[in-house]
Amino acid sequence: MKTALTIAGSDSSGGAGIQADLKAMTLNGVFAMSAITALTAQNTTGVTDIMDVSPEFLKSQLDAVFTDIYPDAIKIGMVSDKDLIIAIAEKLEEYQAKNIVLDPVMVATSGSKLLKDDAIDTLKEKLIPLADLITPNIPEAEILTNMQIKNEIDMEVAAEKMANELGVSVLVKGGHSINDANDVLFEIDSLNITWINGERIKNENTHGTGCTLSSAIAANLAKDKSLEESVRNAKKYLEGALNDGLDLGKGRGPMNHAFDIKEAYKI
Ligand SMILES: Nc1ncnc2c1ncn2[C@@H]1O[C@H](COP(=O)(O)OP(=O)(O)OP(=O)(O)O)[C@@H](O)[C@H]1O
Ligand SMILES: Cc1ncc(CO)c(N)n1
Repeated sequence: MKTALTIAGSDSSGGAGIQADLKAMTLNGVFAMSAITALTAQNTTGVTDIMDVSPEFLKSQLDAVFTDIYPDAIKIGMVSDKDLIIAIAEKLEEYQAKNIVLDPVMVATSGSKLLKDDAIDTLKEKLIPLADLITPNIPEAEILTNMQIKNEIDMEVAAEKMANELGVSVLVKGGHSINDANDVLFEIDSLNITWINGERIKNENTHGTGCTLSSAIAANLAKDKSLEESVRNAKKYLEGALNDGLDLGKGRGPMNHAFDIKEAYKI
């Protein structure tokens, strides 16, 4: 069985963060492992508290995973602090990690801030260059490029700009800002730009869509799929989870990650 590791924050309400990642990886047919960067007290209406782990403890988790069950792919999510970002970069280099998908998580769907302002430069300088793919949403892409993104042409320009400046493939997600389901992929090796269009699903419950997508991409990369095929498969999985119409909680609720358990295991 192929293996994948998520390095991210815990969401106590189970719809985003580590909990979404483990479910999405499992339902995409790989063995899922985790290194936790922070605990959040969170539900569908917001984040009320955050407790970062220490850089030393994060490094211990990464040593434990890499020295035993080597991950075939890695997803990086919420990392709020620059010392934690540096700790991850050190360990990924030490263990020559591959197939790294980085979701530059800055703000939760509920509006809560998940990345300290002074950590953005460290993310750009130390961690993003180690990734194979980054998956910013529109507001995150605006911060990473210093440009305004108002339409699909802007999305293409931003994707290319980030790829050139940061040396990484880029998926800019249309999400709830510009279109609901069309994302643009810029591949750094081929310089190809490809629209990955999705079916727009009428569902307000989008808590954790970004976490779920990046984890499903990592799981597909672990299974040796190409980058484009991994993104297409991950979008199809996300559509299924959104389409299931789960409606939990008082805010933007979680999706049903286990909508098709039979498909994941070919039962
Ligand atoms: N209503 C929808 N129907 C179908 N796909 C959607 C819908 N809303 C978002 N998506 C898709 O979900 C994925 C995540 O995009 P989004 O822009 O929501 O990310 P995000 O803001 O990082 O997510 P998060 O809410 O977890 O922070 C993208 O592939 C986007 O196209
Ligand atoms: C822990 C965590 N990571 C990421 C997100 C982004 O959706 C969230 N809401 N919570």
